[in-house]
Amino acid sequence: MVTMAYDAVVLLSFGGPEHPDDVLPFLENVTRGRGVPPERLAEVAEHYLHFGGVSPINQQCRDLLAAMRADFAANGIDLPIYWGNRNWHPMLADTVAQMRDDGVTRALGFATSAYGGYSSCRQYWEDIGAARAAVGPDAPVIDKLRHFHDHPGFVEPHAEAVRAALATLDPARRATTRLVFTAHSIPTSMAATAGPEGGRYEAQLRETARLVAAAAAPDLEYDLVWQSRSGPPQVPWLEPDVNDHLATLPAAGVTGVVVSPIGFVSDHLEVVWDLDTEAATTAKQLGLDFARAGTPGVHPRFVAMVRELVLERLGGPGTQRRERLGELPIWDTCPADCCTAPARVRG
Ligand SMILES: CC1=C(CCC(=O)O)c2cc3nc(cc4[nH]c(cc5[nH]c(cc1n2)c(C)c5CCC(=O)O)c(CCC(=O)O)c4C)C(CCC(=O)O)=C3C
Ligand SMILES: [Fe+2]
Repeated sequence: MVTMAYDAVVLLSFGGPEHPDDVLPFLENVTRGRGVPPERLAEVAEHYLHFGGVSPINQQCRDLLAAMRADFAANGIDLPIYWGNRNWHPMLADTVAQMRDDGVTRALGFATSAYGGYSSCRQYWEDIGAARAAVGPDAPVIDKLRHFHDHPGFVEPHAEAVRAALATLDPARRATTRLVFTAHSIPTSMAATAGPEGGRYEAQLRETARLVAAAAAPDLEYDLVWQSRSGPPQVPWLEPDVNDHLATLPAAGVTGVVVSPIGFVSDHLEVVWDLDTEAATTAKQLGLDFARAGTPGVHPRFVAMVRELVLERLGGPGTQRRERLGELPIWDTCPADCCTAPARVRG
């Protein structure tokens, strides 16, 4: 039995509306002070209302929680697992209050984002700080688990999904099929401050794209492009957008695409709307075959990864090996000045 330096685990996520009346207050929480224009907000509200005002993300978190509890129990890890969100109920501050009431003193946080950067990493540290401050001096300490962009438990489920998506396309046209990896676009100023030397969000995504492509279809060419751009039009964000990129492919002799959202861990609204609806329509108009690869979700290898990340931090013999496939530097605790929000994005 390992010595438990921690007495709980907490799943940290983005949160999403679960009723039409939740949509506007949720969007206000996401965009407060961030200068997102009202036209963009109205457009995104429409995407949510198209799905009855219910984002899939909260149910995906509940499914992941259930899978984590089963996996931890099956592997003899006796830690309670909590869940708290940044932007919608269950809000992290309420969860941290519950943890305090239950006597938790020191927890490990697993965020549903693999990468560095302000939205993906630093903002989760800020969420923890704000929730603890709201609860008061007896709030439990929460240490966030490391980035996992190159963990085999993240790379392998993505690669398996790319293989499955490819298998739905005409094998006679495989040689002219392109793998198109996507991640959430961010302002270029935010990309510049990601990680200790900057540029880490993009660098990690390039590493993940390389690892997934090599594992899934080393014979095919691949690209990394961006989706779900927000913000005012005059602020530069990472480009090209996936739709603009698809438009360049027919002239390059490409007949079909497998679109793989390696920027995400589940098929939440930005995947089902921006890819399955918008990018799929773009591909159809261009005459490109289209298949969207799935995300890890509750894939057993992904769930096992969460356990392995926890074990890395529990201490004791054989628990400290970092499973990983890439070469970029990895650390447990982010330096305080890493991934800070650029002033213009903070608003
Ligand atoms: C890097 C990144 C991730 C991946 C990392 C992670 O997962 O944490 C991510 C995930 C997500 N983003 C999501 C939803 C939204 N993101 C928005 C706005 C923004 N995202 C940004 C970045 C990211 N976002 C940024 C820089 C903004 C501009 C405002 C700001 O500076 O913060 C807006 C506002 C409206 C709009 O889109 O303009 C919404 C509604 C959902 C939930 C989907 C669902 O409900 O199923 C998820 C998982
Ligand atoms: Fe977002």
